Amino acid sequence: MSELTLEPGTSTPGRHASDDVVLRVSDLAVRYAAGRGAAVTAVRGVSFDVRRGEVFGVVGESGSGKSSICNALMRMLPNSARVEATGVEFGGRDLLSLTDKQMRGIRGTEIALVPQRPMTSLSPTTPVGQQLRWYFGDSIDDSDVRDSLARIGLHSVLGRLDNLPSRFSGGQLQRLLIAIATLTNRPSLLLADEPTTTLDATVQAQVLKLLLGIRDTLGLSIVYVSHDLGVIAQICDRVGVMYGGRLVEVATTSDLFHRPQHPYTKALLGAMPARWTPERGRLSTLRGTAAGANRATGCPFAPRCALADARCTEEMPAVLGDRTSMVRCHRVEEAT
Ligand SMILES: Nc1ncnc2c1ncn2[C@@H]1O[C@H](COP(=O)(O)OP(=O)(O)OP(=O)(O)O)[C@@H](O)[C@H]1O
Repeated sequence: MSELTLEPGTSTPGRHASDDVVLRVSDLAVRYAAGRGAAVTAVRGVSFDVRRGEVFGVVGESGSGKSSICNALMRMLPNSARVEATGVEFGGRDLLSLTDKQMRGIRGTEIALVPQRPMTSLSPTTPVGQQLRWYFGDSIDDSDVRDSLARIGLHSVLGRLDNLPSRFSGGQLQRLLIAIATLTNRPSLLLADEPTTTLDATVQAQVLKLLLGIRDTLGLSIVYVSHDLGVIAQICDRVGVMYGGRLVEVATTSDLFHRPQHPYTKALLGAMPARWTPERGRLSTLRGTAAGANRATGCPFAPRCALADARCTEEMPAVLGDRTSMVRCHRVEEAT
């Protein structure tokens, strides 16, 4: 491992993406049984591929089903959840058909998860180094791993592994968790569910650079979940846009930003502060709310879409394109 030179910030997104498919998700659905609230179908009909070396983004507003997808892939959903799919293929196996024991052998080794809030993912009363050894074994003490961590600017953290988590910043812990999760086991897939949500902009940029540096060095694939299109633009090669539990558009990052097709994608882009200029006047906002978007009939976005007609509320649009690049919209010609 000593040949590793992680140089954050030097990657070119897409440079390593090949046609090899590492993860193929086909027709995924996640349903939560009624508990205190009503039953909810959080995800339905979701299909996408992730290629080797690719960062695939999943973007959408709160409640659109992003975390349910990640947790379904990791088989880490509560007992109230039911997952169905035509297939969730990873490394020649269907993840949904594996036994719990087989899945435990994949989690953390072949597929790693980056937590949303590093501080609350760790016990506050146990030194960080001890907790890392629980998860990753004694390999965190390998001199090669420590050399690599030092090279990516984590020397100061390495000298303090006997400290409690509260003595570190959220950014330091997040970078440490990402680096150790990827360097010790060399997973081929990393699931990152809003890993920079709790970090300020400069630390967020450091974490994104670290992820890209690791992707470039190890050639692993990343599924990156975020509600923030600005973050998605910085790190992803391709993006799937979720609305009401459905993927409504999949495109390369460049196409999504320059030639958005779905009215929801266009609305999201119009509401991005980073794209605002004084000439544009006020940032646009999306009318209405996403309440009730997870319904079974029609386009989930129809109640908020300025272009929607009767067909949109009655009939779910078919996929136009394929799983690598697609849109689901009856009015796509008017929208583009
Ligand atoms: N354990 C659960 N029991 C019941 N419903 C759930 C559960 N987890 C999620 N849901 C519901 O499933 C839908 C999708 O939630 P999910 O967390 O997957 O969305 P999300 O896009 O990741 O949102 P956020 O960005 O807020 O995390 C929501 O309506 C949510 O209330």
